[in-house]
Amino acid sequence: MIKVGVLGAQGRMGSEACAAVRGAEDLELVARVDMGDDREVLRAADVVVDFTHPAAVADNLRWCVDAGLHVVVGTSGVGEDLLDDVRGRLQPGQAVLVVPNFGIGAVLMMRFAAQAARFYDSVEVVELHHPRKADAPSGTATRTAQMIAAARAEAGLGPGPDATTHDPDGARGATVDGIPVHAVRMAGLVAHQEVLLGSEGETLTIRHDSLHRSSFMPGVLLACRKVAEHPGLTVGLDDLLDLD
Ligand SMILES: NC(=O)C1=CN([C@@H]2O[C@H](COP(=O)(O)OP(=O)(O)OC[C@H]3O[C@@H](n4cnc5c(N)ncnc54)[C@H](OP(=O)(O)O)[C@@H]3O)[C@@H](O)[C@H]2O)C=CC1
Ligand SMILES: O=C(O)C1=N[C@H](C(=O)O)C[C@H](O)C1
Repeated sequence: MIKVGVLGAQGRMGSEACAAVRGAEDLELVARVDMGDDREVLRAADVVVDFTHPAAVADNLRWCVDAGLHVVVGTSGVGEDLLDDVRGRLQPGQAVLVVPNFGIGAVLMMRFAAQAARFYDSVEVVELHHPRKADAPSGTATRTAQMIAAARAEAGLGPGPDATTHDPDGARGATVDGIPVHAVRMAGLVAHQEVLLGSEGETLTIRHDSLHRSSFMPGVLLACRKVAEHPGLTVGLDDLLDLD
């Protein structure tokens, strides 16, 4: 049995994750921690899963790493500085897995987008989420833009053509690693993303939709089961899915 603790256990994702862990025969839910609770109970776990808040994840992650626990981070907003800090704190054999999106389709969407990015002049990312989401752009959109930018840099490609010189209201959106990213927040949505690619005479749209948070649970359970087999710091679910 792998013992699992969940941070943010009463939240939308945390509660779904607790139910999924409880329903898995090889996993045991040993700790549920929410805002204001004592994190000490997490020491009973082999693996801690964090679904809290972008403003809380750094402190939680450092605490779990310093406690010698394996950690699966689902919370968005984990930047390069935090990743570097965590690398420096890890003990031999300890594993931290930071997963921008646990949905298998979202993992594939990011890979397909990076594959396609070197074949097109223009690439933009549009992420669409429920209106209670705390941060923008989403962790998924940020990761997608980073992967696209890396693929384009490797192919020697620069930014897409864009004649905009006057944009007082920021209608062209944010840029992440030079890739335009647009965020929509709308009642009725859960988690969705489109990657739009274009060249003269054609466009390609790669779209993924999470219609329910259950879509993330196979990935969460896989991460709990496999994280210990991937010591060090890993970003993304790709290595655990044996995609190559
Ligand atoms: N990787 C993935 O596939 C996915 C990632 N996410 C990410 O997961 C995170 C959580 O999303 P969601 O579940 O929708 O958010 P919710 O607001 O529904 O849940 C977050 C929970 O964490 C609690 N919390 C906040 N700070 C702390 C803390 N310091 N210690 C313990 N608990 C805390 C909140 O308590 P309170 O309400 O009292 O503040 C709340 O119960 C977001 O960053 C989101 O982007 C979401 C979906 C999929
Ligand atoms: O807050 C959400 O809902 C989601 N957050 C993650 C993100 O920021 O990318 C994953 C998914 O998009 C749902």
